[in-house]
Amino acid sequence: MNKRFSIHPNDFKHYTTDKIRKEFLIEDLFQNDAITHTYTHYDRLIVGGAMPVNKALKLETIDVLKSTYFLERREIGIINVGASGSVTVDGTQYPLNFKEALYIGKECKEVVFHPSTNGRALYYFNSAPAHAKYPTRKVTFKEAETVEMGSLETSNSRTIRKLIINTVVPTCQLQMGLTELKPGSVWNTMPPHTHDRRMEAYFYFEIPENQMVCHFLGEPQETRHIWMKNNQAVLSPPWSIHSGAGTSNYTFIWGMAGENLDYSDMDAVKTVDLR
Ligand SMILES: O=C(O)C(=O)C[C@H](O)C(=O)CO
Ligand SMILES: [Zn+2]
Repeated sequence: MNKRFSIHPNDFKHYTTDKIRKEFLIEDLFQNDAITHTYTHYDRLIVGGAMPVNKALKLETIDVLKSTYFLERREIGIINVGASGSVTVDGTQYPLNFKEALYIGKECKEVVFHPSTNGRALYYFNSAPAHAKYPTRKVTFKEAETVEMGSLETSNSRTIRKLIINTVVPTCQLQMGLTELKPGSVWNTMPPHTHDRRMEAYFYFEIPENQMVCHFLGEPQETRHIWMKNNQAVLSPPWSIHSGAGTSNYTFIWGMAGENLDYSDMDAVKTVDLR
């Protein structure tokens, strides 16, 4: 379990490359037969990965939660970014194909990640504190709220699939979805935005071998960057933009927690105002 603390934007201005990476980048999410957790003080979101290879993995509570089981006071959203697998929730099995999502509500006692029978299942998850119990539900692409954004002319043509969002599935504060860039498009979330009411985590995948994504963060007039590899995540404080440009097209999962559930509640930044 890793822990990440909240940072004042004025302090962030003085960070070196190493320190920016140490505080915001999550590198080794997937480890053989293990579940990894990064507990952040930004809205207490947990960013994690489960990679069952030879055995099923039970989601155990972690010391920092001081709870008897993981979801005692939390909700979780899981998206499979690997081969077809399944997750069992209190004895009910939910098959999860590539890019399918599962929302699990507060007070579900036993969550088990199962290995795939035809490859390697990789379960990426975000978990946030919850104060009400909502039903567990699988969400497929068909059920997602889908929006086309950007254009090829501005190299940002992409499909946003809102999977775990309140118009699709009721949640306490978690929102998660997946954005796919079209071939030839490399920019995500450009023009960028901030949302002081929510933090966000981005998980980049489907980055082809030998390609990278340059993720931009910081206040709009004081930006920095992190070079990211496939299957890595990055934290975005509420005061920060979160945008990226790849050396090819790619896909990413966004996940948010905080004050409200209004996806569109963004403070837009004009591209020409960035520094
Ligand atoms: O491509 C995009 O633009 C996004 O996917 C934006 C994220 O959904 C986001 O940052 C939501 O706040
Ligand atoms: Zn955002």
